[in-house]
Amino acid sequence: MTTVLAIDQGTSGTKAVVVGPDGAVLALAEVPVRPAYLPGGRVEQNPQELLDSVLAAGRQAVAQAGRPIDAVTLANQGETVLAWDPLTGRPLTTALVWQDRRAEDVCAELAGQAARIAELTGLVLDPYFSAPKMAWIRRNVTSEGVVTTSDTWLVHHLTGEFVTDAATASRSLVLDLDAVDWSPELLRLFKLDGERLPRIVACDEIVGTTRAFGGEIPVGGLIVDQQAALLAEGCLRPGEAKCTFGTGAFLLANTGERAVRSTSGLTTSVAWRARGGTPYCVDGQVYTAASAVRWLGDLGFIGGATDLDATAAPDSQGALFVPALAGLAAPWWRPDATASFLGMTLSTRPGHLVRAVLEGVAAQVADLAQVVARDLGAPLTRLRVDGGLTRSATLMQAQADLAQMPVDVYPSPHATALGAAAMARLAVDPALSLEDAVPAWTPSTTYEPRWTGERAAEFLARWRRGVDAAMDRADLTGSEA
Ligand SMILES: O=P(O)(O)OC[C@H](O)CO
Repeated sequence: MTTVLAIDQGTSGTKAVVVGPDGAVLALAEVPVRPAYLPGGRVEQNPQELLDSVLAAGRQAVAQAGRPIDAVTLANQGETVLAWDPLTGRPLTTALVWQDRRAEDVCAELAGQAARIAELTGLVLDPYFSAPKMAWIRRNVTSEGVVTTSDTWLVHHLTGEFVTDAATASRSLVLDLDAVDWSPELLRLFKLDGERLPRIVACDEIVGTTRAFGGEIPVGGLIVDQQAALLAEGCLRPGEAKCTFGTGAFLLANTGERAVRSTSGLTTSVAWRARGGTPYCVDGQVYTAASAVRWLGDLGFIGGATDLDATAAPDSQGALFVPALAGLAAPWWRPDATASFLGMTLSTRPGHLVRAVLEGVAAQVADLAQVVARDLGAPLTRLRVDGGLTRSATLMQAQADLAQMPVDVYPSPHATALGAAAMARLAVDPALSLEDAVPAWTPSTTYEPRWTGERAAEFLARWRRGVDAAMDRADLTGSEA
């Protein structure tokens, strides 16, 4: 009977949830963090702010719960990196967020090795992943200390250990995906071969203890955030898929125990390493979902995410949006692409543009669902969804319409934390099976497609032409630069 403090350290905030033995949420605390969006596609966070938010949210949630905590777990952003001093724990750089594009040059230099890198890692050579950003820090900022993903730094502060979990390590571009171990060949390619690297632990492992939240509490169940949501949503069998609508939107499908390489431009990662098994998943990414909504707010088009449904016009009146505000990921992999609105006239109003942004995000997810189906060799029949933006009925209906499948909304806004809590229960209780650790759920809402297949296909064809135009424009800008 395990009560878990599950901390979801995300891009836009840290959420701490105390989860009871049956998966019920007993307490919740949230501390927002705001990345700095800088020119040149740079996206940074203050590491100290991340750590402070973990401690503050965790302590608030524990105080609220008012009961003993048996385990602490952390879900992390995945590909956000920093350099730090392993003796003092002091950060030596800002944190380069996964959305940061500055390591494009590192990737461009390795372009000749892209196929070999993809074969070994299951990933695509892109600045999104952690190793290019680690290499960028080494070349441009400091050769001191260690350079790791943010989870390793946070867990070090909590426990004194130097670890990362297998799922997070698989987002790096320096992990041999089949061996689930650091690859000397890849480390050499990125010139990271002299680095001290964290020990790779299983997700269902206790890695140490912490006194940060009162008493001495075991820490374990470490997992990257998207995979934690995959687990929470019960995607335990090959072919089961979910999409989390957070800062970005991330579509993941379980592919079972074989690390099948995508033939369609998706990426393959470790879903989790637990109970002696290592299932894998394919994933596709929309880099800006809630980020695009926040951007709409910054521009004054909406007051905030809760205004979306009231502000979005019933249709976009022909306006179309390509949400490449931080480049394009799978299956295009164009970090240099930029976002665009198309199809505007003098009668276009903010409400049309808000609708276009929501449809643009939904179109990209629908496109990814088709690509995932190609890789799996079978169409997805339903899509499980979670994350803050699932509160927008407009977005969810557009998702069902464009993907042409029912969309099942996860009933809790805390899927990532609940997935990490399930992993922590496995870490604490060796007798528990994966199936028993994940509570069953029924959707809070199911959105059925209202558009005809023909209308959805026409929309997606027009939207893909918008994507092609965005890439052509990036080619043009690149050659002029
Ligand atoms: O911070 P989130 O929830 O948008 O998730 C970040 C992603 O996992 C980055 O790969």
